[in-house]
Amino acid sequence: MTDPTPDEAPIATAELPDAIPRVGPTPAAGDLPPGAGGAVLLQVTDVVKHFRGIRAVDGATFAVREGTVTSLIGPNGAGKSSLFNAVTGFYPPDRGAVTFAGRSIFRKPPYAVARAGIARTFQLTRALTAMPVIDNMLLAAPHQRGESLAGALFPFGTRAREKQLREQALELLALFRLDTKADDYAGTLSGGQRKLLEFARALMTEPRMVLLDEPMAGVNPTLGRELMAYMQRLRTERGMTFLFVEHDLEAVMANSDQVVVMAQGRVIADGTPDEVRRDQRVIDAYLGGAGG
Ligand SMILES: Nc1ncnc2c1ncn2[C@@H]1O[C@H](COP(=O)(O)OP(=O)(O)OP(=O)(O)O)[C@@H](O)[C@H]1O
Repeated sequence: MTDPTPDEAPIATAELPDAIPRVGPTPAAGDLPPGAGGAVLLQVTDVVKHFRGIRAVDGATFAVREGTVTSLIGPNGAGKSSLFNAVTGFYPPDRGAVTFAGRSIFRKPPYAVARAGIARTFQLTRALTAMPVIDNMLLAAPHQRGESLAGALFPFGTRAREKQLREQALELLALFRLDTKADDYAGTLSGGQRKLLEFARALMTEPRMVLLDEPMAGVNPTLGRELMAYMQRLRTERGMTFLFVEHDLEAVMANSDQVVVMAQGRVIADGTPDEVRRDQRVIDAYLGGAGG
């Protein structure tokens, strides 16, 4: 499935705002920050997910190490989105184990997974179209104190927090070149810009790990490359960990430290882009499957 509205207005060259320090050119995949690639952050073990007789995920096992970019690929219907949804609590898995930073998030609801430090985007963007862009961002922020008892009792603290969140939102929108659209309704954004908004919104929670579901789908190639560049910078400069589902194999191979390949609900290969590219099981899965 793809984003239905391709973006026609690419943003200009990727410049990071002052808030994110520059550390030179966009790093290449495999160029890991110090200490990265050491500890396993996300461990998925033997996860099974059925849908009325369909074994969408059939005993999937893989690990993602902190500070890396890992992609999840496979032919249509391989079970990638189902696995994403199982990990993030949107479709509770039937069996298996999922740990994040050493703690179980197995069958935890989406809010608990988010609180644990995982943010995600969706294949089809979920911007609230009848709401300004900036409000879409603020809604994603954790601990909306203004709605709490503490917020009612200590309005000054709430106002300070709201100001801080607003600044953070505007800074992120600037990173994605959406700051000039902050007061526009999200419904006026192009499909590609909504994709950027979704990415920016995911970052409002200051996640340790971000799961991106087909970030390149429906965006023009320039914007797609910039999305990948943002991802690499956030990994290198903020130590974030990424897992993304993607059909654009060129983007996958150029941007991943590790590639996990699924077919028919199972992980059939797992390795560096070079290892996976040469793997006969992967070649067979793509030739035998519907494509990708
Ligand atoms: N909500 C659902 N209800 C019933 N069946 C589902 C549901 N979601 C997925 N499936 C089925 O599970 C299988 C795996 O689908 P899934 O969307 O996870 O694959 P995918 O690898 O993400 O595919 P694509 O690349 O085409 O998006 C398919 O047979 C699909 O029809």
